[in-house]
Amino acid sequence: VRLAGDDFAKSCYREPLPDISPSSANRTVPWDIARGPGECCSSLDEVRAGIDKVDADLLMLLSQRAALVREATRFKPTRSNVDVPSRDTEVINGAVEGSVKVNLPEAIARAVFTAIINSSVDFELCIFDAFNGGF
Ligand SMILES: C=C(O[C@@H]1C=C(C(=O)O)C=C[C@H]1O)C(=O)O
Repeated sequence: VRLAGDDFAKSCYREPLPDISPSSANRTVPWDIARGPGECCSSLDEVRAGIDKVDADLLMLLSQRAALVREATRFKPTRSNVDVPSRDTEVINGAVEGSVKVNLPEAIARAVFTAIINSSVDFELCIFDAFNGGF
């Protein structure tokens, strides 16, 4: 998935980032807009430990979301009611709009929520078929 179109330097945070040294030695983080509450780190190992913790939290949240998606199946009369494109668009657009407030690159919000919706619809179809014989 190409997240940022043709000009990565300009599009990741909707504005150009400052230049940084081509060497990784003594490279600081010069762009305040890229800083967030998760920023910590004085080594790549420390960065990765932070990523692993966030990933564990994401897994838990995705599990809670999947359980709710599974419940939605109970309120769908037929298989053709499972996917609701207008709601899919609302969820994805809501995530893209919300990404600005939390300083998440919009392209990540769009790509991740599109994948969440697509996999959730497949999961819901699977649940529907398992319990209803797929009529
Ligand atoms: C959960 C629902 O079912 C589907 C899954 C959605 C989701 O994962 O958010 C949204 C719409 C539907 O395509 C729903 O109808 O709300």
